[in-house]
Amino acid sequence: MGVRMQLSSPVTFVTGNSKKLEEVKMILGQTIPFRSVKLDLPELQGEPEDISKEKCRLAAKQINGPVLVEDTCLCFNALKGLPGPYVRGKWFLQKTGHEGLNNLLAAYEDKSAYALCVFSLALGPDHEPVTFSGRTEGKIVPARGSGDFGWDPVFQPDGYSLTFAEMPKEEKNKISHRRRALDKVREHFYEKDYVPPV
Ligand SMILES: O=P(O)(O)OP(=O)(O)OP(=O)(O)OC[C@H]1O[C@@H](n2cnc3c(O)ncnc32)[C@H](O)[C@@H]1O
Ligand SMILES: [Mg+2]
Repeated sequence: MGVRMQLSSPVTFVTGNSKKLEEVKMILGQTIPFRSVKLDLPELQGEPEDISKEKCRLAAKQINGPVLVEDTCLCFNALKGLPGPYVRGKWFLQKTGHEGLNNLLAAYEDKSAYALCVFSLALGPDHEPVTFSGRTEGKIVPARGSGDFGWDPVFQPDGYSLTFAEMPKEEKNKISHRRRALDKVREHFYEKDYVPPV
């Protein structure tokens, strides 16, 4: 453990998605103090980690302080990882709907998929972002459960008979891509001694 690094201000989680924010709050609890700002940053393209880092740099410039950003991909194995990062933003899912996501896989036997969550943290505009990824394996099924968060109704994690949308929030948050990525973020904060472990 090095010299204690003082954060210039609380970390700002930048997102335009209120359901994401809700989950991040539930998962982090009181462990990492953060505030949130609703900003719609551009949906960049490329490899998930590069996208996340670039988004983080943009956010750090705008906020001028420590920021955390997150991007989530939904990847179909039969389609070699597509739609992947293209599922981001408001448009893709709005156009395909849950049925469209299933239809994309209609020609394939293999319905397996994974959810990938990438967080990036930058301590300020002059700092290089660090990324943390979490992945949950599952399969794509016809929609079941409440439809209030993205593709949750069509994603059934391996080892479960419920879709993410049918699970109580606490269950999803125990095994989700977001939880796994946030465990690494938390670990990083403890390691760097930004915050003491609770
Ligand atoms: O401002 P940001 O944080 O980018 O929020 P966003 O809504 O644009 O989010 P993404 O760019 O990461 O796009 C991911 C898409 O997948 C959806 N999504 C993200 N996490 C999800 C989860 O855990 N379960 C279901 N859908 C999710 C989300 O609603 C979007 O349609
Ligand atoms: Mg987005």
